[in-house]
Amino acid sequence: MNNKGSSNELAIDARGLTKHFGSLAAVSDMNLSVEKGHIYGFLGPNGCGKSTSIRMLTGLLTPTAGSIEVLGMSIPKQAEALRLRIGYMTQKFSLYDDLTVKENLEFIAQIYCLTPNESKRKIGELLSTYKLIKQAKQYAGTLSGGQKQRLSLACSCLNDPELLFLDEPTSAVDPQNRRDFWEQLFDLSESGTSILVTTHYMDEAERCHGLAIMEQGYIRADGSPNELMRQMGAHVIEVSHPNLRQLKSELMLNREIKSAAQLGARLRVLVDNKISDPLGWLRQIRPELALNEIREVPPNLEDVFVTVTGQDRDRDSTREPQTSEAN
Ligand SMILES: Nc1ncnc2c1ncn2[C@@H]1O[C@H](COP(=O)(O)OP(=O)(O)OP(=O)(O)O)[C@@H](O)[C@H]1O
Repeated sequence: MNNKGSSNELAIDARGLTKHFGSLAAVSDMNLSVEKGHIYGFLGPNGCGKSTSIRMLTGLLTPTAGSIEVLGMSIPKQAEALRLRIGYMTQKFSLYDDLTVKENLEFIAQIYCLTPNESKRKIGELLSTYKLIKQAKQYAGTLSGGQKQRLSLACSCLNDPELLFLDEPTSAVDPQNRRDFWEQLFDLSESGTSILVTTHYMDEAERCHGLAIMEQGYIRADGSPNELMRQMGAHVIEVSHPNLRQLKSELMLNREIKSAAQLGARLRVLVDNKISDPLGWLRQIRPELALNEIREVPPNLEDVFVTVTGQDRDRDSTREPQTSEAN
């Protein structure tokens, strides 16, 4: 067991973090505080700046502006020392296809200068934890997606990292492997490892202790999933109706409606919090809706995402131009 903190100290503290690539602002003025021992998620679409942020936080990329402290070290100045204390699982898993599972682990163990005994013990432990004993002699290039993911996580854990950076670790695996992977993350977190993980998946984001919702290089909202849902600024109403497609496009003409998404036989409608009685208001604008066709339900993280990012692409196509300004 390594010396992992359990107090409320910060594993990551970044202020005003900014990265420009030419005229493109990939990350803008990011403030980030990740508590030690927490699983912190970056949730956002492709290209919103998640990987760029991780690369700055690990010292691989120099910020255009801002300050970074990771595990109490100033980055990028102390990046070399930091590398011994963190693990980084990249999107591509970074495995050597023509080495076996065991050889991949042995190679990384050499990079971390583990003694032969330490290396043997640690590799045995990781092969067992990540269910790779049977594949130990198999070439990494021939592993399934889930096995590659587990090997990649095992490689990231060889140095007993205090902090793990995981860049979209589950995008290439099936739902069962995703669930198992998250169980492994919770085990790591329980043993004191801090984790920063990027994801596109709402259900994964919901499992994090803390979360930043990113869009176009900005953090649009952050907090625990529950905090974010409490502070969402919209009521969620589920509507059942025979003609949901038409109802949806008509509802979207109202400014008070932030989004309407069809979920099977229901429409999930986000009504601005400024409306104090959303059910009454909805029946006022759509008197044909019967009371048993509408009900208020608790928000989920996807509702938060839509609200804070203004990602209501449907509105643009259904709304009159004069009322289509972004929120
Ligand atoms: N080295 C680079 N040179 C120029 N532009 C870059 C570079 N690295 C990233 N970008 C751009 O910065 C933006 C953010 O990219 P980034 O990889 O951080 O996004 P992401 O949120 O991780 O996306 P994804 O989920 O697809 O991995 C993108 O527009 C990308 O093209």
